[in-house]
Parts: sequence; C-alpha cells; structure tokens
Amino acid sequence: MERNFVLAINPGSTSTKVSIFEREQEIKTFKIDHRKEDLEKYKKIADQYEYRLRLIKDWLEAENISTDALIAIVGRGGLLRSMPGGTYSVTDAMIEDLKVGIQGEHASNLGGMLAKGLADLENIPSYIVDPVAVDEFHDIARISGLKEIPRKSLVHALNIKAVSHRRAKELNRNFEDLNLVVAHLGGGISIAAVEKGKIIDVNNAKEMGPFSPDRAGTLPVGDLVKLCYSGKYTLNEMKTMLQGEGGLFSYLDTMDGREVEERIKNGDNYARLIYDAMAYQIGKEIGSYATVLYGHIDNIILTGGLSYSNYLVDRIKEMIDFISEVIVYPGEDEMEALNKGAQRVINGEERAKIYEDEVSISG
Ligand SMILES: Nc1ncnc2c1ncn2[C@@H]1O[C@H](COP(=O)(O)OP(=O)(O)O)[C@@H](O)[C@H]1O
Ligand SMILES: CCCC(=O)OP(=O)(O)O
Repeated sequence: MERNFVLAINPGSTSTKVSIFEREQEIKTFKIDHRKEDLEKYKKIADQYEYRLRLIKDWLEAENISTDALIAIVGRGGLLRSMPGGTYSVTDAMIEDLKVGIQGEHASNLGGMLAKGLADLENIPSYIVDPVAVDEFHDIARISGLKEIPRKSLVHALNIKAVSHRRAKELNRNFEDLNLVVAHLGGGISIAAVEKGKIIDVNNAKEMGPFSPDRAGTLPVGDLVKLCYSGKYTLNEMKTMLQGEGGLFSYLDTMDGREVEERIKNGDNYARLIYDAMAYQIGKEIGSYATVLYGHIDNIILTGGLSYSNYLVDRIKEMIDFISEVIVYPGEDEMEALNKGAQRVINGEERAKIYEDEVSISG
C-alpha cells in the first residue's frame, strides 16, 4: 500500500485529538473525550499510555485506516528539557525524559510516546513539533528573584507559533518581523511576548500567571509556603490543588467555561466574580507582557478554547485594547501545526532536529 498519510496525535488533560492528513489536507479528525474517572485510575501520566493507545487504534480501525498507509506519525511534545522550537525526531533519550516527566507531569508527555510506539510497529519515522518545553527566553527573563529558582519557559508553543504565522500571513508580513502578545486561553493559560517570531518571555502555563480553568497560577508566596508546611496536605495533594483542581475549579467545582457562563446567566453573582477575576488577571498579564516588548506591538492575539467566549473576550478587551488591535482566533490550530511540522521534514524543506544535540542532558 502506498504510504501517503500522516497521523497527528495531541493528548490533552481531558481529551486526545487525532487527525489524518494527506499532505496539507486534513482527511479526518476526532476528539476522544476522557472521563475524569477514567484518567484518575492512573498514578502517573505515563501509565495512561496503553489506555490512550488502544483508543487511537480503535479509532483507526473504525475509520478503516490501515497503519500501512501512514508515512509518519507526529505527536504533541511534552515537558522535555528546555529546547529550541522546531520538528524533532522522537529518540530513545527523549522517550526516557517523557516517561519520567523531566520537567513535570503533563498529558502532552504522551504525544511523543504514542507517536513512537505506533510508528515503530510500522518502521516509519515519528516526530514532535514545538513542544511545551520550547525555550527562547532572553537571559533577563530567567531571573526570578531567588537564585535557586530560575523562571522557566513552559508554554503552549505549538499554538502560539501557529497563530502568529496565521496573523503574519493575513497581514502579508514575515513572521520574523512581527511583535505580538499572544494569550492562549485553554485548560492552562500562556501569555507570551513574541518578538520577531521568538517567544522571549512567558508566564509558565503550569505554575504562574493568571489562574486558569484548572490551575492556581501565581499565588501569594508566603501563604503558599505556610500551607505547604501546615501538615494538612501531602506533596501530591498540594500539587493537585495547584494544577488540576486549582483556578476556576477551586472556586466553582467546574473547569468548564460554558458551565460558568450558564450560572452567570442564571444570576449567580459569585460565579460572575470569579470569572471576571480570571479575565482581570489575564488583562493585567497581557499589559505586563506588552511592556516586555516596550509597547512595540503589531497585535494582541487571544486564542484557545476560552476565546470562544464573547463574555470573557469582551471583559479582557476593555482592559487592553488601548495597547494594540486585538485579534481573536478561538480554539487552536495545533493539529494543522503538527502536520505542517512533519510535512516540512517529509518534503525535505527542513531536517528533523535531534533532541540529544539540542538540549543539555547533564543539566
Ligand atoms: N464556547 C465556550 N465558552 C466558554 N468556554 C469555553 C468554550 N469552549 C471551550 N471553552 C473552555 O475552554 C477551556 C479549554 O480550552 P482548550 O483550548 O480546549 O484547552 P487546552 O489548552 O487544555 O487544550 C475549557 O475551560 C472549556 O470549558
Ligand atoms: C504546560 C503548558 C501546556 C499546557 O498547559 O497545556 P494544556 O492547556 O493543554 O493543559
């Protein structure tokens, strides 16, 4: 059988998205939603491997897509060591780091594992593209205020790069000439200063910045330390409280923006206060990242699932539209961006980077 198709795999905290592409054309796409109780069974993210693999195989079978027809498999890259952007071959050293969660636990760690697991069965290449560990910081952005704790670049790099390219195309400008503040508003929130195509600073979507649907974001640090040593919570309970059950979930017991809006429509003033506070923190953070670019900004872009919300977008816009024109791209272009990254290598326009050559393994 002629191998023409690329399979793209994007594991998220609540879903696994899969798409089949023939060159630039998306042929089929599917979002497998995972119930909280189905994922809670697994202690570590890597333990979900067999479960998600089975679901992907079942989908391929149901769609009558034989793995004989795949030319390559590309996955969303995870919390690897700090690395430059681009398309990477999935290597054994990368798999080791994904398995242990070298920079932490996140569903995207499964992207490279699933891509390589399936690709090896067919003897075809596997790739990841612009993983969440992309690090293009200026040195000044690494300084936190405590020598032992440097600031980290953990960011929705794939979508941020994809929407920046999209805006450059619309403006008929080079991506490398644009200065943007891009806010990815999803399960986690990244607010990034993109200077001439590079993400030179970002809040760290796992641990800092505005609170998000499931994350606490930046907290008053003294009170956080007290809570850690209060004896009330284990390390794992603290981690879950900050990421997974923080943010909107901590106040409202839901991480679904649509449900919060429904409550607001029904007159729930507490839900309105919390949702408005999330918008307020996002607006404030965007203002802060505008200063990183000294105010020289072509556009501010709002993207991610929460950007479907007119209510939230309006609250944010009224705080920031004095800075620059605000462009809204709801949802994400991640599947297309994964495919484009793989196609550039398949077509010979770019060579796949090798993880071990790009990162400091001893660090
Ligand atoms: N129409 C909508 N209105 C409000 N919130 C929405 C809407 N659509 C999606 N969301 C919210 O967006 C968030 C998920 O965003 P998404 O970009 O899919 O997440 P991730 O970054 O984890 O992939 C969830 O909180 C979801 O409830
Ligand atoms: C760690 C950055 C990536 C991230 O937060 O992704 P989700 O919003 O999909 O959880």
